[in-house]
Amino acid sequence: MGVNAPFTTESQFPPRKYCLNAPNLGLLRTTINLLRQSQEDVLIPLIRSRREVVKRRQQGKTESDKESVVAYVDTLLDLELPDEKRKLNEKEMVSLCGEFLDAGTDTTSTALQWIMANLVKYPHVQTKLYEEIHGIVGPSPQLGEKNESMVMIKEEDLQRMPYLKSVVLEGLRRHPPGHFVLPHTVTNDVELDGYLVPKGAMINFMVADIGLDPKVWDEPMEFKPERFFTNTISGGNGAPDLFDITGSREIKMMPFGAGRRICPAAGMAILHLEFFLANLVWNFEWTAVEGDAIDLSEKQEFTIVMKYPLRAHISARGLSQTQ
Ligand code: HEM
Repeated sequence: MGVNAPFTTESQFPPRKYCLNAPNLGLLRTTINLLRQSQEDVLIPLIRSRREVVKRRQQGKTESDKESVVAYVDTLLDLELPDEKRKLNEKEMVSLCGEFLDAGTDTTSTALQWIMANLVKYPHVQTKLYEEIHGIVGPSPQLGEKNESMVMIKEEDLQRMPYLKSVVLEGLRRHPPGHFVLPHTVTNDVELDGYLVPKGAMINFMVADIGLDPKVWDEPMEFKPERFFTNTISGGNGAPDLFDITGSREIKMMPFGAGRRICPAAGMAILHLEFFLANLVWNFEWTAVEGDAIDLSEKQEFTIVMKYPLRAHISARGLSQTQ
């Protein structure tokens, strides 16, 4: 897809490409940045083309199966504000879509960078993860492998990789991309530990500190994915599926928030992290650049990013193996 072409028509950026997953959101946001166009310039044509799709769907005249898939924008087009009894205008829709672009890209890519940094810093974790992946899907693909389905780890395989899941959870505990959730407002007076939190007060939660509480986590500053294996049923496969990331049973960490306003994409974000991580480690060995220790200092941007972004040597594992 050429970046010089303005994506203003349906044919250049067909609505079916505008589905809600992190790679597509990332592509759209990168496009906006590259074209130095405002979100409004890029998003309004997309919203209008979706309006047409919704109309066709309502009339039972969808042009392809893909048009019957409901996109996020379609739900905004349908929405009526109950108090004001009106539909959203285009600017409001742009703002909501923009929120998705921001919320859905930096968060996942930041989390992935932190996790990769820890795998480079602690090679024994990377080795253990690679051994798990190798045990499930076999040797890394040879360089030049043409058949894409053979060189990508599939979603169903990820479900059989408990250590992978633990590495992702440990990454989100140790380095949550957001150190706070979005600000919330209290809807009624609440008494908490003898303190009154009055109706209308703005509150937030110290997400990062919750995940580092030494009363809850043993050696909280260490990167130890094994800690998530303790939450398993004996006789199980060690899968940390039972760890309650939504906080509906108990809250030990809350990288996605908790309750009614929890990140709506938490499940998808974890799946994406598992997918990228598994494929990056299966295909490549990641090692430190000589003389460049991995520094885990933080810097506040839209999310909390690495102050010194990860630099690593990557070597294709498929070069040194025989199938
Ligand atoms: C590792 C990845 C991610 C993390 C750690 C994360 C974390 C969060 C957090 C902490 C919140 C605020 C919850 C609250 O205020 O209580 C949030 C909200 C939100 N997230 Fe995520 N998120 C991630 C990925 C994504 C992705 C991939 C998308 C979209 C595709 C997304 C969309 C949203 C949206 C729309 C909200 C606002 C929800 C609302 O206002 O009720 N997030 N996320």
